[in-house]
Amino acid sequence: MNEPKKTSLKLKLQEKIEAFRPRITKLNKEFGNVQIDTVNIGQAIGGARDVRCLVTDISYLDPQEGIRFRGKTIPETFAALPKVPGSDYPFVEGFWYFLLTGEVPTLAQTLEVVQDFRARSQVPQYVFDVLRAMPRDTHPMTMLSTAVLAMQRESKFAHRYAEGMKKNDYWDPMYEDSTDLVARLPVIAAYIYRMKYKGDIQIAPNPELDMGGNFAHMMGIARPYDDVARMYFILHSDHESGNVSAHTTHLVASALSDAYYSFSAGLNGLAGPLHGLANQEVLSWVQGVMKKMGGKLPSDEELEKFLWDTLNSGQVVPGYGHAVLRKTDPRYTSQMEFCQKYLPDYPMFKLVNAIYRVAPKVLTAHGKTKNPWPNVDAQSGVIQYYYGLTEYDFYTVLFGVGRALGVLANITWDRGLGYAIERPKSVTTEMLEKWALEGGRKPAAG
Ligand SMILES: CC(=O)SCCNC(=O)CCNC(=O)[C@H](O)C(C)(C)COP(=O)(O)OP(=O)(O)OC[C@H]1O[C@@H](n2cnc3c(N)ncnc32)[C@H](O)[C@@H]1OP(=O)(O)O
Ligand SMILES: O=C([O-])CC(=O)C(=O)O
Repeated sequence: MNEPKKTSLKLKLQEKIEAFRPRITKLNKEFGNVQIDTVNIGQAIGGARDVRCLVTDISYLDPQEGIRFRGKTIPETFAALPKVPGSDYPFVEGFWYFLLTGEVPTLAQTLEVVQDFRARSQVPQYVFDVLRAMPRDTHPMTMLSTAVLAMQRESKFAHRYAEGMKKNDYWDPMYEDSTDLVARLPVIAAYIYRMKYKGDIQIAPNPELDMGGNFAHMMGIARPYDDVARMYFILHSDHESGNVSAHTTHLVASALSDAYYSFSAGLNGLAGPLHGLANQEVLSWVQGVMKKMGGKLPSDEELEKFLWDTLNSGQVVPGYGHAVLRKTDPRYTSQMEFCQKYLPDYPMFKLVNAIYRVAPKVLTAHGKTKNPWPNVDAQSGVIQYYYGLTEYDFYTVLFGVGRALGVLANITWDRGLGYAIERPKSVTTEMLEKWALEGGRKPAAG
């Protein structure tokens, strides 16, 4: 296998990883016994909610404020990164540099990543053949995950591991695989889209364009969809480490499975309706309301009734609630601002705004959810629909392309810092019942 070129991003990443390693070694060796959390029965049964037992420096989610990427809020991130000429949004490639290194790249460093992605973006023909062999009505997330898994034979990490690589070198081929994947995912996603929904008429990539611009081009959607793609991929990239897609990717990679195995698994988690698939569910819900109203916008009272009908039939209101957030998701706000600028009078946007007025009150009165406010998924589909991407079962694929940036940056760092195989301890229900009666687990009790 050819030795890959050392870009300034890769050199910077190497420098950062090497400088960071002693911090992890010191924490582990000298302070490994310092307690940072406790676990109760509710958390063991309830999805480990709020248990602080994962580490990542790529992003952090504050329940009130929302996400920060490498310490920057969403508006700060958009403002700091080099913008694509003639566009309101930054290069996704610069954002990849930023997530990996924690440093805002210069335009020259960004353009080097743009070149690097182009050089890596060739998808092997057998991946398309695999996709073509699947029934056309297969869910596009199944197709995306399958395509990623099929490509595993390309893994440089697996190849180097089989040759007998040293632990300190693991990050290097993990970075290579991750970058290959990020560069190829837009091509695969657009291929799936056009194969499934656009009569299988494919649009060849344009090597002159950046990742967002090229994605819009391959999808066959005119400007400003290129900016929508840039915004969407950046906003959906990362949400610290505990969400299902990030955690799954991290968990699988902790067995030293390569980026293809790990990310394919992460995508399967993203495809669940309580996680990434909620954006598809939101659109389906909104469309259902519009259909029942015969295309007319509902009054707030009518909307309130629709919401109660959903809750009373035992379903969740998609796009609302969150496992960590306790306020409106800033990713929702960011997309709302985009809509206010580009599609203020679009009826579906007005309906989504009306839901924002009514749903928090209804969910609060319903009294179950800890967070009655909207998450990212409540707003994202409207923008896609407006620009002609009406096939909403495809929306989670877009989420997946964006999510790759965060989770693959994470597993590259996981290998750089030598994180261990993840293996929490499980207990039996009988043990929980015994400890419940005893008022807690006695340390010697197993
Ligand atoms: C990108 C993302 O993944 S963002 C999330 C996307 N998912 C959705 O939008 C789906 C709708 N929302 C939900 O189902 C939830 O809010 C989740 C899955 C996001 C978070 O789940 P949790 O952390 O368990 O939420 P929480 O602690 O508030 O749940 C308590 C109760 O409120 C219910 N609840 C939470 N959100 C909602 C909602 N939007 N509509 C109705 N009920 C809800 C839960 O189902 C749970 O009910 P239960 O006690 O009968 O099991
Ligand atoms: O943080 C979570 O659990 C879910 C979420 O919003 C994401 O992964 O983007």
